[in-house]
Amino acid sequence: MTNIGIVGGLGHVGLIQSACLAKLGYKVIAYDIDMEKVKTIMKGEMPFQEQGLTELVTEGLNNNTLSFTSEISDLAEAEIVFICVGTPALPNGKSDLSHVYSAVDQIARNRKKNCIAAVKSTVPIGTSRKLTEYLKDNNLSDKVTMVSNPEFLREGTGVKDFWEPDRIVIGAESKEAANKVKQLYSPSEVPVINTTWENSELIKYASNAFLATKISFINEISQLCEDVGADIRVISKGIGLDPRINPHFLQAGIGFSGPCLDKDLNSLINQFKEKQKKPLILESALQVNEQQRASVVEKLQKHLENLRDKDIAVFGMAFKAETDDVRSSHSLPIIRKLLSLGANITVNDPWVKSPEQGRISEAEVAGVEWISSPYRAAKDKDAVLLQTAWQEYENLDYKKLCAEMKKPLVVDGRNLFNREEMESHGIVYVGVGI
Ligand SMILES: NC(=O)c1ccc[n+]([C@@H]2O[C@H](COP(=O)([O-])OP(=O)(O)OC[C@H]3O[C@@H](n4cnc5c(N)ncnc54)[C@H](O)[C@@H]3O)[C@@H](O)[C@H]2O)c1
Ligand SMILES: O=c1ccn([C@@H]2O[C@H](COP(=O)(O)OP(=O)(O)O[C@H]3O[C@H](CO)[C@@H](O)[C@H](O)[C@H]3O)[C@@H](O)[C@H]2O)c(=O)[nH]1
Repeated sequence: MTNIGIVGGLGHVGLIQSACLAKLGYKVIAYDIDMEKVKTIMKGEMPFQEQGLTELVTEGLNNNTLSFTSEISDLAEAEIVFICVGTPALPNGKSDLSHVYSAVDQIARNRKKNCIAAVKSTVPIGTSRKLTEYLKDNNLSDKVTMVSNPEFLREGTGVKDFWEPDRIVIGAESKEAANKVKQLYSPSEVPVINTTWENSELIKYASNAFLATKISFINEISQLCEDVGADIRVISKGIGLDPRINPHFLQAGIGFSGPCLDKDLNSLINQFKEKQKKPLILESALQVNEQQRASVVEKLQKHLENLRDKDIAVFGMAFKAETDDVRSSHSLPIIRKLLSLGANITVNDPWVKSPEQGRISEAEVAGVEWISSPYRAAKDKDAVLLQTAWQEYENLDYKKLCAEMKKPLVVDGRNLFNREEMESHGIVYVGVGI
């Protein structure tokens, strides 16, 4: 069985990749630069929550197919090394590739024999080629062969997405290296796109940009719905039944957030501009998204007139349900805006119960109260603003919720609640495009 190394092995992509490949029987060594995360997992605690992952990690550790390390040299025997490090946005919107370069450099310098470095991190088009040149310039090209193998998992369903991917994309110059990566995933019967580095890298950006644009499209239509008495949920259903459109990613709301769509859209926009091209659709998708986020605060202002000294409960810190990931969630900018307008903020989230759990600095949420029951969070509030579509919120007892509130106003940023039922309990319900 092939020995596999994972760099960034304790991140969202890296840990899922590590645990699932270990389940397939490979010997996987997951390396991460963050010693605290390595210590955490060795104590049996997970660095983040993801459905089905704890069981897989435990199984891998018990079967000795999975191990963790903070020493890159432990990857010296791995035949394929997956690079899963972060590629965060720099202040100018470009991708910070320092972790990727450092990973490739460290892999190469800690090896005697050649290995394949398969990049799962989302990297700008041309990165695999530039990394190959970098290896050549540093006399390391005999140590590492670059392959692009982008990741398409969604947080919350990451493990399921590993077992049931829509496609596997492999970009390579070496056919042999591409085949080795492909064989790893067999007996998966999903379509495999064997292609160039550049195509592979652009497929990832184009996928995320398309998804983001689809969300912004439906959100733009939702804005008109509010003025003409139409219901965006019915419009989504009506257009989504056309297989050319399909029903996915047509949920209107306060827009896309999280660590990927916004970052990758910004990076792609920058890549267009570097080539003196105008990314008109992409820029519009971003603008609509910002407008959607601002619109929930405007709705609160419209109904409460002035937000100074108003008490508002924000339901949901995570960027979406079934994750404790708060990175680039809309919750933080919305809370900051509400605080700047003089409101008092209480937050509730089923999984993120404190700034520490959300890995948010205390300073960022200074003055915000964290309450672990949604009913208690709503107590004596002028409004509830729903940011994350957690099922726990959908299942709330609306009568009880209404009884707790000072003013029964609910701004539903995800169209999650049942409007008719809420209104039957006397709640003033404000959705998005309904
Ligand atoms: N999160 C997702 O759902 C998702 C899905 C598809 C693609 N991606 C892409 O995958 C990449 C990783 O995303 P993520 O969400 O897993 O990030 P993450 O921040 O959760 O994980 C990255 C990990 O890499 C580690 N790391 C950083 N530099 C390192 C180095 N030099 N050596 C070893 N470890 C190092 C960090 O400590 C961290 O644990 C990004 O490019 C992202 O755009 C993410
Ligand atoms: O109809 C929809 C669908 C999603 N969202 C929002 O869009 C954001 C992103 O959601 P989703 O795409 O499900 O989550 P991610 O885990 O960010 O996954 C995206 O980003 C990953 C990282 O690149 C890719 O691998 C995935 O394929 C891509 O879906 C969240 O705020 C959702 O609430 C909507 O507003 N309406």
